[in-house]
Amino acid sequence: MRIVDIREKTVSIASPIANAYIDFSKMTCSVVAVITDVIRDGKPVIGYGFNSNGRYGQGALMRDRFLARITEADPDTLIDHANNNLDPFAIWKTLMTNEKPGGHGERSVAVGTIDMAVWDAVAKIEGKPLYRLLADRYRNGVADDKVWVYAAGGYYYPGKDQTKLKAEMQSYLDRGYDVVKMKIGAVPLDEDIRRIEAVLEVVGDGRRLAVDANGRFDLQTGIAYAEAIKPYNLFWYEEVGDPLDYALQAELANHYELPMATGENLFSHQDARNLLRHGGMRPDRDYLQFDCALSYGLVEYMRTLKVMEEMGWSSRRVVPHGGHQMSLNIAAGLHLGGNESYPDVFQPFGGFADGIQVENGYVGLPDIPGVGFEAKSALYAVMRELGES
Ligand SMILES: O=C([O-])CC(=O)C(=O)O
Ligand SMILES: [Mg+2]
Repeated sequence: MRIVDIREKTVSIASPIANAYIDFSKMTCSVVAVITDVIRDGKPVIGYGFNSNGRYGQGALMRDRFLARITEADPDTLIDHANNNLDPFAIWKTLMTNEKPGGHGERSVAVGTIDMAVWDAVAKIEGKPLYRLLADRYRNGVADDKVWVYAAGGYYYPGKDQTKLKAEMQSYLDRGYDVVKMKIGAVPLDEDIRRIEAVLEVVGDGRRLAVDANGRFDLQTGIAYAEAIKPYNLFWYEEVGDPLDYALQAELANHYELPMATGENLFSHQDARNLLRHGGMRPDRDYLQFDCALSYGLVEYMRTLKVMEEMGWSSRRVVPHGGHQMSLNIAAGLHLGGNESYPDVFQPFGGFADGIQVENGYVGLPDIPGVGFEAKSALYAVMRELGES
Protein backbone atom coordinates (compact mmCIF):
# COMPACT_ATOMS: atom_id res chain seq x y z
CA MET A 1 0.00 0.00 0.00
CA ARG A 2 1.41 3.37 -0.93
CA ILE A 3 0.70 6.91 -1.97
CA VAL A 4 1.47 6.99 -5.67
CA ASP A 5 0.91 10.69 -6.30
CA ILE A 6 -0.12 13.89 -4.56
CA ARG A 7 -1.59 16.66 -6.66
CA GLU A 8 -2.56 20.18 -5.77
CA LYS A 9 -4.24 23.06 -7.48
CA THR A 10 -5.30 26.53 -6.53
CA VAL A 11 -8.90 27.55 -7.10
CA SER A 12 -10.51 30.93 -6.70
CA ILE A 13 -13.07 31.57 -3.99
CA ALA A 14 -13.10 35.29 -4.73
CA SER A 15 -16.19 37.28 -3.83
CA PRO A 16 -17.03 40.91 -3.07
CA ILE A 17 -17.60 40.27 0.64
CA ALA A 18 -15.47 41.86 3.36
CA ASN A 19 -14.98 41.52 7.07
CA ALA A 20 -13.42 44.18 9.31
CA TYR A 21 -9.93 43.17 8.25
CA ILE A 22 -9.89 41.85 4.70
CA ASP A 23 -11.98 41.59 1.59
CA PHE A 24 -12.17 38.35 -0.34
CA SER A 25 -11.75 39.81 -3.81
CA LYS A 26 -8.61 37.76 -4.45
CA MET A 27 -9.19 34.84 -2.09
CA THR A 28 -7.94 31.44 -3.22
CA CYS A 29 -7.92 27.95 -1.81
CA SER A 30 -5.73 24.89 -2.37
CA VAL A 31 -7.26 21.56 -3.26
CA VAL A 32 -5.18 18.42 -2.73
CA ALA A 33 -5.61 14.86 -4.00
CA VAL A 34 -3.69 12.00 -2.39
CA ILE A 35 -3.77 9.11 -4.82
CA THR A 36 -3.14 5.65 -3.42
CA ASP A 37 -2.69 2.23 -4.97
CA VAL A 38 -5.47 0.79 -2.80
CA ILE A 39 -8.44 -0.36 -4.85
CA ARG A 40 -11.99 0.00 -3.52
CA ASP A 41 -15.04 -0.64 -5.72
CA GLY A 42 -12.69 -1.21 -8.65
CA LYS A 43 -11.05 2.23 -8.39
CA PRO A 44 -7.96 3.61 -6.64
CA VAL A 45 -8.73 5.30 -3.34
CA ILE A 46 -8.14 9.04 -3.60
CA GLY A 47 -8.20 11.26 -0.52
CA TYR A 48 -9.12 14.90 -0.94
CA GLY A 49 -8.52 18.03 1.10
CA PHE A 50 -8.81 21.79 0.84
CA ASN A 51 -7.84 24.70 3.00
CA SER A 52 -10.23 26.88 4.89
CA ASN A 53 -11.15 30.35 3.74
CA GLY A 54 -9.24 33.34 5.04
CA ARG A 55 -5.77 32.08 4.21
CA TYR A 56 -4.76 31.86 0.58
CA GLY A 57 -3.93 28.68 -1.34
CA GLN A 58 -0.57 27.17 -0.40
CA GLY A 59 0.49 25.56 -3.69
CA ALA A 60 3.95 27.10 -3.64
CA LEU A 61 4.86 25.67 -0.25
CA MET A 62 3.45 22.30 -1.21
CA ARG A 63 5.35 22.19 -4.49
CA ASP A 64 8.57 23.58 -3.04
CA ARG A 65 8.92 21.17 -0.19
CA PHE A 66 5.99 19.32 1.35
CA LEU A 67 4.79 17.03 -1.43
CA ALA A 68 8.21 15.66 -2.28
CA ARG A 69 8.80 14.66 1.34
CA ILE A 70 5.93 12.20 1.00
CA THR A 71 6.54 10.97 -2.51
CA GLU A 72 10.28 10.50 -1.84
CA ALA A 73 9.80 8.72 1.51
CA ASP A 74 10.14 4.96 1.84
CA PRO A 75 6.44 3.98 1.49
CA ASP A 76 6.77 1.43 4.27
CA THR A 77 7.52 4.20 6.79
CA LEU A 78 4.08 5.73 6.08
CA ILE A 79 2.05 2.61 6.83
CA ASP A 80 0.00 1.84 9.93
CA HIS A 81 0.61 -1.90 9.96
CA ALA A 82 -1.76 -2.57 12.86
CA ASN A 83 -4.70 -1.19 10.89
CA ASN A 84 -3.38 -2.09 7.44
CA ASN A 85 -3.81 1.53 6.38
CA LEU A 86 -1.87 4.71 5.79
CA ASP A 87 -0.54 6.27 8.99
CA PRO A 88 -1.55 9.95 9.24
CA PHE A 89 0.84 10.45 12.17
CA ALA A 90 3.85 9.05 10.32
CA ILE A 91 2.89 11.06 7.23
CA TRP A 92 2.64 14.20 9.36
CA LYS A 93 6.07 13.57 10.86
CA THR A 94 7.52 13.10 7.39
CA LEU A 95 5.88 16.30 6.15
CA MET A 96 7.45 18.20 9.04
CA THR A 97 10.99 16.86 8.55
CA ASN A 98 13.55 19.69 8.80
CA GLU A 99 10.95 22.24 9.93
CA LYS A 100 11.98 24.31 12.95
CA PRO A 101 9.49 24.84 15.78
CA GLY A 102 7.65 28.13 16.30
CA GLY A 103 6.94 30.88 13.77
CA HIS A 104 4.24 28.78 12.23
CA GLY A 105 3.44 31.12 9.35
CA GLU A 106 1.23 29.52 6.77
CA ARG A 107 3.06 26.22 6.37
CA SER A 108 0.41 25.03 8.84
CA VAL A 109 -2.17 25.63 6.09
CA ALA A 110 -0.19 23.59 3.56
CA VAL A 111 0.24 20.72 6.01
CA GLY A 112 -3.37 20.94 7.21
CA THR A 113 -4.67 20.63 3.67
CA ILE A 114 -2.54 17.58 2.89
CA ASP A 115 -3.47 16.05 6.26
CA MET A 116 -7.18 16.41 5.41
CA ALA A 117 -6.65 14.45 2.19
CA VAL A 118 -4.70 11.77 4.07
CA TRP A 119 -7.51 11.27 6.60
CA ASP A 120 -10.07 11.14 3.80
CA ALA A 121 -8.00 8.35 2.21
CA VAL A 122 -7.57 6.53 5.53
CA ALA A 123 -11.32 6.52 6.19
CA LYS A 124 -12.03 5.39 2.63
CA ILE A 125 -9.49 2.55 2.93
CA GLU A 126 -11.20 1.52 6.17
CA GLY A 127 -14.59 1.85 4.45
CA LYS A 128 -16.08 4.16 7.09
CA PRO A 129 -17.20 7.76 7.40
CA LEU A 130 -14.31 9.65 9.01
CA TYR A 131 -16.35 10.61 12.07
CA ARG A 132 -17.11 6.94 12.67
CA LEU A 133 -13.43 5.99 12.32
CA LEU A 134 -12.46 8.73 14.79
CA ALA A 135 -15.06 7.64 17.32
CA ASP A 136 -14.04 3.98 16.95
CA ARG A 137 -10.33 4.68 17.35
CA TYR A 138 -10.36 7.46 19.93
CA ARG A 139 -13.75 7.68 21.69
CA ASN A 140 -14.71 4.08 22.46
CA GLY A 141 -16.97 3.91 19.44
CA VAL A 142 -19.28 6.68 20.57
CA ALA A 143 -19.99 9.33 17.91
CA ASP A 144 -22.52 12.15 17.92
CA ASP A 145 -25.12 11.48 15.23
CA LYS A 146 -25.72 15.17 14.64
CA VAL A 147 -23.73 18.35 15.19
CA TRP A 148 -24.86 21.80 16.27
CA VAL A 149 -24.09 24.33 13.55
CA TYR A 150 -24.58 28.06 13.25
CA ALA A 151 -24.88 30.09 10.07
CA ALA A 152 -22.02 32.51 9.46
CA GLY A 153 -22.45 35.42 7.11
CA GLY A 154 -23.53 39.00 7.65
CA TYR A 155 -20.56 40.27 5.66
CA TYR A 156 -20.11 43.78 4.42
CA TYR A 157 -20.35 44.23 0.70
CA PRO A 158 -21.08 47.04 -1.71
CA GLY A 159 -24.72 48.02 -1.82
CA LYS A 160 -25.69 45.80 1.10
CA ASP A 161 -28.21 47.64 3.21
CA GLN A 162 -30.12 46.54 6.26
CA THR A 163 -32.96 45.13 4.19
CA LYS A 164 -30.53 42.76 2.49
CA LEU A 165 -28.81 41.91 5.76
CA LYS A 166 -32.14 41.05 7.35
CA ALA A 167 -33.21 38.98 4.35
CA GLU A 168 -29.94 37.04 4.51
CA MET A 169 -30.43 36.26 8.20
CA GLN A 170 -34.08 35.34 7.69
CA SER A 171 -33.03 32.89 4.99
CA TYR A 172 -30.69 31.14 7.44
CA LEU A 173 -33.53 30.76 9.92
CA ASP A 174 -35.73 29.47 7.11
CA ARG A 175 -33.08 26.84 6.35
CA GLY A 176 -33.18 25.48 9.90
CA TYR A 177 -30.42 27.40 11.66
CA ASP A 178 -31.08 28.64 15.16
CA VAL A 179 -28.03 30.90 15.64
CA VAL A 180 -26.54 33.27 13.05
CA LYS A 181 -23.33 35.29 12.94
CA MET A 182 -22.59 38.69 11.46
CA LYS A 183 -19.50 40.81 10.95
CA ILE A 184 -18.79 43.96 12.93
CA GLY A 185 -15.93 46.45 13.03
CA ALA A 186 -15.70 47.70 9.45
CA VAL A 187 -17.93 50.73 10.10
CA PRO A 188 -18.29 53.07 13.09
CA LEU A 189 -19.80 51.66 16.28
CA ASP A 190 -23.13 53.45 15.96
CA GLU A 191 -23.62 52.05 12.46
CA ASP A 192 -22.76 48.54 13.62
CA ILE A 193 -25.26 48.92 16.45
CA ARG A 194 -27.96 49.76 13.90
CA ARG A 195 -26.96 46.66 11.90
CA ILE A 196 -27.08 44.51 15.03
CA GLU A 197 -30.50 45.88 15.97
CA ALA A 198 -31.77 45.19 12.46
CA VAL A 199 -30.67 41.56 12.70
CA LEU A 200 -32.18 41.25 16.16
CA GLU A 201 -35.53 42.21 14.64
CA VAL A 202 -35.21 39.04 12.56
CA VAL A 203 -33.75 36.59 15.07
CA GLY A 204 -35.72 37.92 18.01
CA ASP A 205 -33.28 37.18 20.79
CA GLY A 206 -29.63 38.17 21.31
CA ARG A 207 -28.86 34.56 22.23
CA ARG A 208 -29.38 33.74 18.56
CA LEU A 209 -26.80 36.21 17.25
CA ALA A 210 -22.99 36.10 17.37
CA VAL A 211 -20.77 38.99 16.21
CA ASP A 212 -17.26 38.77 14.76
CA ALA A 213 -14.74 41.63 14.71
CA ASN A 214 -12.03 39.60 12.92
CA GLY A 215 -9.25 40.86 15.15
CA ARG A 216 -9.75 44.47 14.16
CA PHE A 217 -10.05 46.27 17.51
CA ASP A 218 -7.53 47.74 19.88
CA LEU A 219 -8.35 47.38 23.55
CA GLN A 220 -10.17 50.68 23.83
CA THR A 221 -12.40 49.98 20.82
CA GLY A 222 -12.96 46.41 21.96
CA ILE A 223 -14.15 47.67 25.33
CA ALA A 224 -16.36 50.34 23.74
CA TYR A 225 -18.07 47.66 21.63
CA ALA A 226 -18.29 45.38 24.69
CA GLU A 227 -20.15 48.07 26.63
CA ALA A 228 -22.43 48.81 23.69
CA ILE A 229 -23.42 45.22 22.93
CA LYS A 230 -23.73 44.01 26.51
CA PRO A 231 -27.47 44.78 26.77
CA TYR A 232 -28.22 42.52 23.80
CA ASN A 233 -26.89 39.40 25.59
CA LEU A 234 -25.36 38.06 22.36
CA PHE A 235 -24.38 34.44 21.73
CA TRP A 236 -20.71 35.40 21.50
CA TYR A 237 -18.35 38.32 20.81
CA GLU A 238 -15.65 36.96 18.49
CA GLU A 239 -12.00 37.70 17.78
CA VAL A 240 -12.07 41.19 19.22
CA GLY A 241 -8.36 42.00 18.99
CA ASP A 242 -5.24 40.69 17.34
CA PRO A 243 -5.31 36.89 17.57
CA LEU A 244 -1.89 36.80 19.25
CA ASP A 245 -2.59 39.60 21.75
CA TYR A 246 -3.40 37.42 24.74
CA ALA A 247 -3.12 40.31 27.19
CA LEU A 248 -5.84 42.20 25.30
CA GLN A 249 -8.09 39.16 25.36
CA ALA A 250 -7.44 38.70 29.09
CA GLU A 251 -8.21 42.36 29.84
CA LEU A 252 -11.47 42.15 27.89
CA ALA A 253 -12.69 39.51 30.30
CA ASN A 254 -12.63 42.22 32.97
CA HIS A 255 -15.12 44.24 30.91
CA TYR A 256 -17.35 41.63 29.32
CA GLU A 257 -18.82 38.79 31.33
CA LEU A 258 -20.79 37.30 28.46
CA PRO A 259 -19.33 34.61 26.15
CA MET A 260 -16.43 35.42 23.87
CA ALA A 261 -14.88 33.31 21.13
CA THR A 262 -11.49 33.26 19.45
CA GLY A 263 -8.79 30.98 18.06
CA GLU A 264 -9.37 30.71 14.31
CA ASN A 265 -6.00 32.34 13.64
CA LEU A 266 -3.99 30.20 16.06
CA PHE A 267 -2.30 27.51 14.05
CA SER A 268 -0.61 25.14 16.47
CA HIS A 269 -1.17 23.44 19.81
CA GLN A 270 1.56 25.68 21.24
CA ASP A 271 -0.34 28.82 20.22
CA ALA A 272 -3.57 27.34 21.55
CA ARG A 273 -1.82 26.60 24.83
CA ASN A 274 -0.59 30.18 25.04
CA LEU A 275 -4.13 31.44 24.57
CA LEU A 276 -5.37 29.21 27.38
CA ARG A 277 -2.43 30.15 29.59
CA HIS A 278 -2.48 33.88 29.03
CA GLY A 279 -5.72 34.93 27.30
CA GLY A 280 -8.07 34.88 30.28
CA MET A 281 -10.52 32.65 28.39
CA ARG A 282 -13.16 31.14 30.67
CA PRO A 283 -13.85 27.40 30.28
CA ASP A 284 -17.38 27.77 31.65
CA ARG A 285 -18.63 30.12 28.92
CA ASP A 286 -16.12 30.99 26.19
CA TYR A 287 -15.62 29.22 22.85
CA LEU A 288 -12.47 28.15 21.01
CA GLN A 289 -12.44 28.18 17.22
CA PHE A 290 -9.27 26.39 16.13
CA ASP A 291 -9.60 25.19 12.53
CA CYS A 292 -7.70 22.02 11.64
CA ALA A 293 -7.50 22.95 7.96
CA LEU A 294 -5.47 26.04 8.85
CA SER A 295 -3.49 24.57 11.73
CA TYR A 296 -1.51 21.51 10.59
CA GLY A 297 -4.54 19.25 10.29
CA LEU A 298 -6.15 16.66 12.50
CA VAL A 299 -2.89 15.12 13.73
CA GLU A 300 -2.06 18.47 15.32
CA TYR A 301 -5.70 19.03 16.33
CA MET A 302 -5.52 15.98 18.56
CA ARG A 303 -2.57 17.59 20.35
CA THR A 304 -4.58 20.78 20.72
CA LEU A 305 -7.51 18.84 22.18
CA LYS A 306 -5.09 17.19 24.61
CA VAL A 307 -3.74 20.58 25.68
CA MET A 308 -7.31 21.71 26.29
CA GLU A 309 -8.06 18.67 28.37
CA GLU A 310 -4.91 19.14 30.42
CA MET A 311 -5.93 22.74 31.06
CA GLY A 312 -9.43 21.91 32.22
CA TRP A 313 -11.34 22.62 29.02
CA SER A 314 -14.09 20.36 27.73
CA SER A 315 -13.87 19.48 24.04
CA ARG A 316 -17.47 20.73 23.87
CA ARG A 317 -16.18 24.31 24.16
CA VAL A 318 -14.63 24.05 20.66
CA VAL A 319 -16.71 25.20 17.72
CA PRO A 320 -14.22 25.26 14.83
CA HIS A 321 -13.96 28.01 12.29
CA GLY A 322 -14.22 27.18 8.62
CA GLY A 323 -17.60 25.62 7.94
CA HIS A 324 -16.17 22.55 6.26
CA GLN A 325 -16.97 18.87 6.36
CA MET A 326 -13.62 17.93 7.92
CA SER A 327 -14.42 19.84 11.10
CA LEU A 328 -17.94 18.46 11.00
CA ASN A 329 -16.47 14.94 11.14
CA ILE A 330 -14.12 15.91 13.95
CA ALA A 331 -17.00 17.48 15.84
CA ALA A 332 -19.14 14.32 15.56
CA GLY A 333 -16.30 11.84 16.07
CA LEU A 334 -14.30 13.59 18.79
CA HIS A 335 -17.21 15.29 20.59
CA LEU A 336 -16.72 18.97 19.92
CA GLY A 337 -19.40 21.54 20.69
CA GLY A 338 -20.45 22.19 17.12
CA ASN A 339 -19.23 23.65 13.87
CA GLU A 340 -19.44 26.82 11.84
CA SER A 341 -21.44 26.75 8.61
CA TYR A 342 -21.38 29.08 5.61
CA PRO A 343 -24.68 28.34 3.89
CA ASP A 344 -24.03 30.86 1.12
CA VAL A 345 -20.44 32.06 1.03
CA PHE A 346 -17.21 30.29 -0.01
CA GLN A 347 -19.02 27.86 -2.29
CA PRO A 348 -18.54 25.08 -3.21
CA PHE A 349 -16.29 24.63 -0.15
CA GLY A 350 -18.72 26.01 2.42
CA GLY A 351 -21.69 23.93 3.51
CA PHE A 352 -22.27 20.25 4.02
CA ALA A 353 -23.62 17.22 2.15
CA ASP A 354 -26.36 17.72 -0.43
CA GLY A 355 -29.79 16.86 0.76
CA ILE A 356 -29.04 16.84 4.48
CA GLN A 357 -31.15 19.57 6.01
CA VAL A 358 -30.29 21.55 9.10
CA GLU A 359 -33.01 20.96 11.67
CA ASN A 360 -33.36 23.09 14.77
CA GLY A 361 -29.71 24.06 14.39
CA TYR A 362 -28.37 20.52 14.01
CA VAL A 363 -27.02 18.72 10.96
CA GLY A 364 -26.34 15.03 10.30
CA LEU A 365 -23.49 13.52 8.30
CA PRO A 366 -23.65 11.34 5.19
CA ASP A 367 -23.07 7.64 5.67
CA ILE A 368 -20.33 7.21 3.09
CA PRO A 369 -16.63 6.38 3.48
CA GLY A 370 -14.27 9.32 4.03
CA VAL A 371 -14.97 12.92 4.90
CA GLY A 372 -18.12 12.93 2.78
CA PHE A 373 -17.00 15.04 -0.18
CA GLU A 374 -18.65 12.68 -2.66
CA ALA A 375 -22.00 13.64 -1.14
CA LYS A 376 -21.50 17.30 -2.03
CA SER A 377 -21.66 17.26 -5.79
CA ALA A 378 -20.43 20.77 -6.63
CA LEU A 379 -17.37 20.30 -4.42
CA TYR A 380 -16.69 16.78 -5.59
CA ALA A 381 -16.72 17.96 -9.21
CA VAL A 382 -13.77 20.28 -8.43
CA MET A 383 -11.92 17.55 -6.56
CA ARG A 384 -12.46 14.87 -9.17
CA GLU A 385 -11.08 17.07 -11.86
CA LEU A 386 -7.81 17.10 -9.95
CA GLY A 387 -7.72 13.52 -8.72
CA GLU A 388 -9.07 11.62 -11.71
CA SER A 389 -7.59 13.58 -14.59
O1 LIG B 1 -14.47 36.40 7.56
C1 LIG B 1 -13.68 35.51 7.84
O2 LIG B 1 -12.44 35.61 7.70
C2 LIG B 1 -14.21 34.24 8.42
C3 LIG B 1 -14.37 34.30 9.87
O3 LIG B 1 -13.81 35.09 10.59
C4 LIG B 1 -15.29 33.35 10.50
O4 LIG B 1 -15.88 32.57 9.80
O5 LIG B 1 -15.40 33.39 11.73
MG1 LIG C 1 -14.16 34.69 12.71
